[in-house]
Amino acid sequence: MNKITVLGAGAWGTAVAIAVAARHDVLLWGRNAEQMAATAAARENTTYLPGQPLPDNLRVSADFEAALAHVVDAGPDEVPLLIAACPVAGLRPLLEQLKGRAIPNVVWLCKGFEYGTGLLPHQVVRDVLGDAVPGAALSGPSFAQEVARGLPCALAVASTSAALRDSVVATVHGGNLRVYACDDVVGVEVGGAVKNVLAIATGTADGLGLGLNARAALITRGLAEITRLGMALGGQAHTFMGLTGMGDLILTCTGDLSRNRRVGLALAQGKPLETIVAELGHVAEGVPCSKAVRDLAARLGVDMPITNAVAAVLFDGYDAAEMAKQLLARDPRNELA
Ligand SMILES: NC(=O)c1ccc[n+]([C@@H]2O[C@H](COP(=O)([O-])OP(=O)(O)OC[C@H]3O[C@@H](n4cnc5c(N)ncnc54)[C@H](O)[C@@H]3O)[C@@H](O)[C@H]2O)c1
Ligand SMILES: O=P(O)(O)OC[C@H](O)CO
Repeated sequence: MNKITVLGAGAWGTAVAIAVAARHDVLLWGRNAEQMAATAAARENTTYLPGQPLPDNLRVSADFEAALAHVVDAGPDEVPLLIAACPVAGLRPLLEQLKGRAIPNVVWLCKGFEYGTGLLPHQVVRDVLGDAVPGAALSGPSFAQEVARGLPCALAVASTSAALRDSVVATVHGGNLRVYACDDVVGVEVGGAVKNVLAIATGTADGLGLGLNARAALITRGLAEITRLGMALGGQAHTFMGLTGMGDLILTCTGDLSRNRRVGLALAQGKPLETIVAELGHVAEGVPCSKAVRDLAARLGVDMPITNAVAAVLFDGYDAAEMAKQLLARDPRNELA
């Protein structure tokens, strides 16, 4: 049994906390005291993960000091984990709160590029905490509702620290959760970030009734975009064929539990973005990420037509059906170029 603190009590932080509480001493921290009190009283996160009861041993708190003490005061034989479970936009502010503190490590679950800087999560971590704190990205095809229900799921943990990779596998792997280790942090993070943009594209195409052939084309050509950008940033080609690349892309583009896919389905109905985001009640990382990736790809000279089309619909007022026509009207090219 190890000590784990999960910082961030949205859908994913709550689901991960529920899953690992079956084998470990877990504290789930959320920044909203009222919501955390309600969660503790109901033994359920009715705001972000309704219908999933919390196990009796899972501690819930809005006290940041208590959340840190839970892992900082771990015994000598324990391998405590500090898990950051907020969206990309919240990562920097959350890490700022950890700066200068004696934390054992940090494992982040967010998927995206930081808007404004174009940084991947591991770069944000390095920016704020420096190199002294071992860090790891835990990613892969994983809907919170299914993980909370204990359904089977396979993830990958990426870190340049072999010791932290081993600790995350030793701690999180078990039951119906499989965790694979990987050292390609860039590849894992790029796959997790860009698949959200492609889920918006696929949801839009499905909502417009463009058919299953179009869906398969978007997923496959989307994987080509992920691979091109990922390799330009230093990722390894085979990572994009794994759980955090193709695996998560397939899940998010085809599964109706995906918030990003649901954004696309709503766009196809002509709903304004502000309404879609307000109705969702959760983060849809693909929305800000489409813009961040468009800017980054332009800077790097990487061709990402599907991503550009999503950003144009979301932010520049372009019509989704018209963008689909424009994608099809591009000059032919060699598939593997
Ligand atoms: N939901 C899933 O199935 C799932 C699965 C894998 C990965 N993820 C990724 O995990 C991240 C979080 O997703 P989610 O589903 O939990 O989102 P969510 O919208 O359900 O909840 C977001 C939570 O983050 C908290 N938060 C935001 N900024 C914060 C900050 N600065 N400090 C502390 N807490 C902060 C919010 O209060 C909220 O509780 C995203 O990057 C998402 O892509 C989600
Ligand atoms: O609901 P989404 O679209 O944020 O996707 C959730 C997870 O990232 C799927 O692996």
